[in-house]
Amino acid sequence: MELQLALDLVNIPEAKKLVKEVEEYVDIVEIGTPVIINEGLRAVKEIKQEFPHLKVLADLKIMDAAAYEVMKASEAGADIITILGVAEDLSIKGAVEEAKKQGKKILVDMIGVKNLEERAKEVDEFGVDYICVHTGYDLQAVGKNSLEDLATIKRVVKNAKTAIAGGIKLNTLPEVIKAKPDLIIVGGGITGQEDKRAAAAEMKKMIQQGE
Ligand SMILES: O=C([C@H](O)CO)[C@H](O)[C@H](O)COP(=O)(O)O
Repeated sequence: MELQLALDLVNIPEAKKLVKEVEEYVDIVEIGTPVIINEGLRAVKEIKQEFPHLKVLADLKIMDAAAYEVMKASEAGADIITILGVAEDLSIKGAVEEAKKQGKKILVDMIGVKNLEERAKEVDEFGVDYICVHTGYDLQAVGKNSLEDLATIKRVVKNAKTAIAGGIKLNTLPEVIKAKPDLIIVGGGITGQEDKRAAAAEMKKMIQQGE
């Protein structure tokens, strides 16, 4: 199980400072959608340049023009790029093809997918690298989480790795670990803590113990 740090509500200098604090404990650094909206792919480029030993995920949540956007994120240094599960089949296939050309990986974010089981089976057959269940901020606010959705995709996904994101905190991490996703994505559960390094260290320890 890998741990991904999601950076959403920071600018580039703040992102660098945060990664420095926790770099020993995370496997992947996500440059979140809000950061890319504010700072552009420059944020991906600068983080990859400063932390070349870490994998960097560009959370573009691609919906269209997939091959082009995967190419641009790859050029900026992203190792993993996200596309939405609700995107057209052709877009997801295009993203996979371009990522393969560039030696990169594709994570499909299933946020907002209604026919989760059926769609997870389909995107798994397109050759994507990760399939991620995700409770976005707006549903977190009404008390939702993605544990049931994780169980659903774990039943049907045969090739891709599984991932989970959305509101995971230290107190909810044990049940997430028990469900055994390949990748656990944590934003506010680390970035919102007073001692971010301690939170990341504790999470990494719990994940290693759960393996
Ligand atoms: O993808 C995310 C969200 O849509 C904003 O871009 C977050 O990175 C993801 O939800 C993880 O963050 P937390 O929910 O704060 O753990």
